[in-house]
Amino acid sequence: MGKQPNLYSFPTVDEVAAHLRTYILACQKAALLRHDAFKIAVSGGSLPATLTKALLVAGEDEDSGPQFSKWHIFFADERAVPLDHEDSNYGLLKKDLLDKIPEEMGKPQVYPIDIKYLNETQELADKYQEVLMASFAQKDSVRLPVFDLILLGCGPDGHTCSLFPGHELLREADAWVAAIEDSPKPPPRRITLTLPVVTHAHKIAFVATGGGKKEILKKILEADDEGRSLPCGLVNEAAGEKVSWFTDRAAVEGVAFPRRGSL
Ligand SMILES: O=C1O[C@H](COP(=O)(O)O)[C@@H](O)[C@H](O)[C@H]1O
Repeated sequence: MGKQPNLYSFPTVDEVAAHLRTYILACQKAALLRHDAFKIAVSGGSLPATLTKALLVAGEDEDSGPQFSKWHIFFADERAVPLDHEDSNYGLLKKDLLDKIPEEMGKPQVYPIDIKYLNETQELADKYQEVLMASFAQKDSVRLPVFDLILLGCGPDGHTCSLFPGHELLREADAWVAAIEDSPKPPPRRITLTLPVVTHAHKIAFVATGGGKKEILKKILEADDEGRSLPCGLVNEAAGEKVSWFTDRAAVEGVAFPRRGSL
């Protein structure tokens, strides 16, 4: 690995959210300068609630806030369920964030899965890959999409997106979006961005809070043999300093990590 990921940890989840806001707005600014759009992928789980705390508050005077009308929101992973199902990552983001965005803040363009293909997981993944291609691959020569920012969670087993420890999908080198039929965490059928797509993004942020994440974060951030081989560890190894971890203190209690930063 080249340079190490950054670790930003704060006493409370509210402070995590406030600093995550600063970071996301810096990513937005860079993206708007690059191509007048902000293309991101978001995860499910505990992330959408923290995102809402981060984005739907009044910022500092000099902070012009999220320009949602320029945002293109894709999903880092999705479960093969209807969009209004309680397991749907889209459904969760809609309930926690999208439905709460005041009209005057603008409307993001959101890219959910195509529910016509719910019963055929590979087809669902292929169709989602086509959605990414339409947005990212204006030229045939594009090998991988480059998201401006990918926002990730870290499961207590070290999984991220729907990439699980020891799973063969961790070796997927060609597809942008892959199907998984045997997720160890329910529901079993899902689609996920692949590791090369995640690590190719301009910036990658993990958000992990709560004492329940302490043991796994110790392995991942201290990068012992097991930690380096976990999906989150593989992202750290491949993407290095492009990666930032946002945690509360409870999640990193006792973790020895050399590169703690301040935003
Ligand atoms: O199943 C999933 O879990 C991960 C981690 O969730 P968390 O609640 O531990 O933050 C999540 O990032 C992923 O999108 C989701 O499908």
